[in-house]
Amino acid sequence: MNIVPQTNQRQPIKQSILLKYMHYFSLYIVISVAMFYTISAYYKPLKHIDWSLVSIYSILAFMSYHFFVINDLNARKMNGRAMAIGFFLAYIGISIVASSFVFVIPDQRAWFVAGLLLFTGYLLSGIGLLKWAKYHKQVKKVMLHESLTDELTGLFNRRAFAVNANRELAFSVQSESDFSVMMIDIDDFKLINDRYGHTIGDEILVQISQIFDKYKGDSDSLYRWGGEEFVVLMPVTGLFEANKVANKIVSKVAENTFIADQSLKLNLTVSIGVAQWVRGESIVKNTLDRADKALYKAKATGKNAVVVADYKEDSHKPPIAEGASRQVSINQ
Ligand SMILES: Nc1nc2c(ncn2[C@@H]2O[C@H](COP(=O)(O)OP(=O)(O)OP(=O)(O)O)[C@@H](O)[C@H]2O)c(=O)[nH]1
Repeated sequence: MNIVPQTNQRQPIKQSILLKYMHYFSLYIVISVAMFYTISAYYKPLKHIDWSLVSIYSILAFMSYHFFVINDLNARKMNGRAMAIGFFLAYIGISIVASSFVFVIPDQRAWFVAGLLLFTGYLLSGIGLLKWAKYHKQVKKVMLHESLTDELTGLFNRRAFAVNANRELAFSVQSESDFSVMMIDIDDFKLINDRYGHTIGDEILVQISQIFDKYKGDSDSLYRWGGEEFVVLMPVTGLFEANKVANKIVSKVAENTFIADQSLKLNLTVSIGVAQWVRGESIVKNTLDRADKALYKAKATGKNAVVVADYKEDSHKPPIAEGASRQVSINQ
């Protein structure tokens, strides 16, 4: 058994964040002390200091500084420092307000300067907030895209299938049109991996998925079902049309020469099972299962072929859908 030595990679990351926090905290102490001494050099302390007000505003100032730290640490990720600068200015502004409860500052100068700083600070924070919302939206979009696509081929994955299948079906039911599914499997793909290696196999998977994508119908959606198996959802498509598309894909793959690793030429074939959805059945449990059985037939009868599932043959339920009468069995 290959035992990989455990390395503790989290420790340095934690340490570096702690170090950064220490730097920010030291800066906070330096600025606060410097402000206190500068103000105390110019103004006398009040006779009666309201420490509760001083405490409240000092806490508010510290909170603003804390938000500055958080935003400054994330500034690069968010592609902007506006929010961080905004909170920093607010921290200075609130600190000045706190000082006005300790020192005699004439002409409401402290309030004016503090107000100006707070106004500018919150304006900048507002701009930063908009940027942050935009960044967040982008991140969510990327995450959603990544969670719904297959890393290798870039096609939709099974999760996307679960999301799309019922929506597509609902549309077909609403528009009283047919709905078919196609299950594609590459023939003897194991041989490619065994003979030429997994990397070549991967290259082939990418190239072949491009052929499927090119020759599927415009309204169809293509999914990598797993390994060398693919599924196509075909809304507004009856068996006749689905069979035509499937045969086109089979012949286009067969006549294509795949070039892997720049010069290795390979020829491949695929087998396809096609089934039409019938009212009342579940796409995954029934329609796809019938397509899978049809695919199995295509494999068992020599591969490089399309087999269309006959509803009556594979199910005990009577067909209700309008298009059911057009369903045919093609045994090759
Ligand atoms: N390179 C590569 N190979 C994969 C991937 N996923 C599955 N496979 C391979 O696909 C092959 C599937 O083999 P089988 O299920 O025996 O099917 P087959 O050789 O195509 O045989 P038939 O289906 O009967 O035509 C296995 O060798 C898997 O390792 C992948 O992402 N990349």
